[in-house]
Amino acid sequence: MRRPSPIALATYADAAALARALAAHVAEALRARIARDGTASLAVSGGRTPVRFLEALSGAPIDWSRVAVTLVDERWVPESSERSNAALVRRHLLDGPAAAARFVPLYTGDPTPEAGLAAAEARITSLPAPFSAVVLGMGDDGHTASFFPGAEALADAIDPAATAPLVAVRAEAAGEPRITFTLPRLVSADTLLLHIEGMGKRAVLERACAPGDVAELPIRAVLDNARAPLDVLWCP
Ligand SMILES: O=C(O)[C@H](O)[C@@H](O)[C@H](O)[C@H](O)COP(=O)(O)O
Repeated sequence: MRRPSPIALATYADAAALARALAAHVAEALRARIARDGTASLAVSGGRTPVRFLEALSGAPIDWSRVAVTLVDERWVPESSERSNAALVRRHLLDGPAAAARFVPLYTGDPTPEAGLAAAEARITSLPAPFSAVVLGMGDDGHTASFFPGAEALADAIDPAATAPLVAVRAEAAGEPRITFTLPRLVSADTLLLHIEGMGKRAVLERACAPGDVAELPIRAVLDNARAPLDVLWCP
């Protein structure tokens, strides 16, 4: 059953203000978890939108040596590729104070994500679970993480009962093959946030908030399975 509104939307004047607010939310979640458990974990998205946020977060006063950072999903390319989400994180987050964090990349160097899956799964067992904070993005086609409409493995990736932490994904819209955390690993985070910018994505999210086929707009899987209305940070 859908909640009356599956989102809680916070609107910011511009991308810079949004990035600062998002960084503050995430920093708070990491500090709270460190205070409780001594360690914390963060999964961030790739793509173009997160750059300002990652840079704002990189200077946050946190004991970064206690934080493990990974990606919500990764394109199956080496870090030398412009398409690498790991390269994005190294460049924009793991710089300054945040360089003390332990980064756990998902790309293993194997020829395909299917071949690298077991090694990637072995790596991520070292991450404090559940994630302290997960920051999702969303594409204009309603995908989030690598939950692409039409992806071969979409049903496995968005299965609320999935026990596998990671799935290899192939979809036409994805470009290269990818690897993604499965839905339960993402929605179980202490703090779950969606970062979107622009009128186009806002309109897609509004469509997704109306009931409909999850496979058409896979962000619906998150809206339907988040423990509380999904916190969305948006600017025009
Ligand atoms: O690797 C990726 O592409 C992502 O993790 C993906 O899910 C992303 O968040 C959206 O595609 C939005 O991407 P943009 O910010 O580039 O629009």
